[in-house]
Amino acid sequence: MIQIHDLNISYQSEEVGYEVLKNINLELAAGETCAIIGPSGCGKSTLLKILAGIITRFDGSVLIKGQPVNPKQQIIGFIPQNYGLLPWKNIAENICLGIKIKNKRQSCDEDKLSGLVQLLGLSGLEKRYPGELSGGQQQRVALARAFLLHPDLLLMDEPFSALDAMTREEIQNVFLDVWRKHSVSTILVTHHVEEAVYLGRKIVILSAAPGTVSKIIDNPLFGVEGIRNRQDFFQLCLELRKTIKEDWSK
Ligand SMILES: Nc1ncnc2c1ncn2[C@@H]1O[C@H](COP(=O)(O)OP(=O)(O)OP(=O)(O)O)[C@@H](O)[C@H]1O
Repeated sequence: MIQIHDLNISYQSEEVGYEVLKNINLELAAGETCAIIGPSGCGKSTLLKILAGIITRFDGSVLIKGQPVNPKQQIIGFIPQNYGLLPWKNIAENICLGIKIKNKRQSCDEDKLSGLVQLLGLSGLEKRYPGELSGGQQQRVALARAFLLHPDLLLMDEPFSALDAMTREEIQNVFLDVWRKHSVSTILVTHHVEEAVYLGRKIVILSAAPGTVSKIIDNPLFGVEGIRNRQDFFQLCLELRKTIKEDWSK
């Protein structure tokens, strides 16, 4: 369970302070997915960094499983926009990196590693380096690393934005397949309405800066088989687009 109550944060730049997130209240049940949509600069990445424990100075409370965010106590998987792979480590080493850091030099569970490699379609690529993979393959490696950790919370910052439309859909399906098996609480930031409707059990619309929660939608279409090609999917995307347009033009 993730609980965010009365979260406020300001940045200070050249002695001028400005609010970035204002009065954010949000709850996410264990194993739920939540998609966050908001205009550029409204504080989405800042929110993820707070949840990841990277930013620690803010007002309000942010709890993971009832405890304040603390990466030493909770397992938090964070996939940044550039996937965060180390170019000098091969794919198997990159996937195991998170678990090795977490468990302080313990080796990786080979069975779990090969299970995830297979599930994510990375078989045969283990010895290659990130620079030798396509964007979609690198994205899968980042997902494998995050899922191997069995995180209490998985955070993804515009995870599929660099992929072409077809690869994006394929990786979204791969994500859902792995998520179904591991049911990890996940928060993802996206600029794509379709992605939010496809991947978010909950959809949160943030206003322009300073970001406030404009709307939280309990997505009735999340997880429905073959939903991408159904009329009600297009309809919900259309409605969401209209809401966002009205909200962001305020
Ligand atoms: N370390 C920092 N110091 C000062 N200001 C910052 C810092 N990081 C981000 N900002 C500012 O805070 C605001 C929110 O940034 P953030 O990256 O969280 O937005 P975002 O919604 O993720 O944007 P985008 O969609 O463009 O990635 C922006 O105005 C940004 O310039």
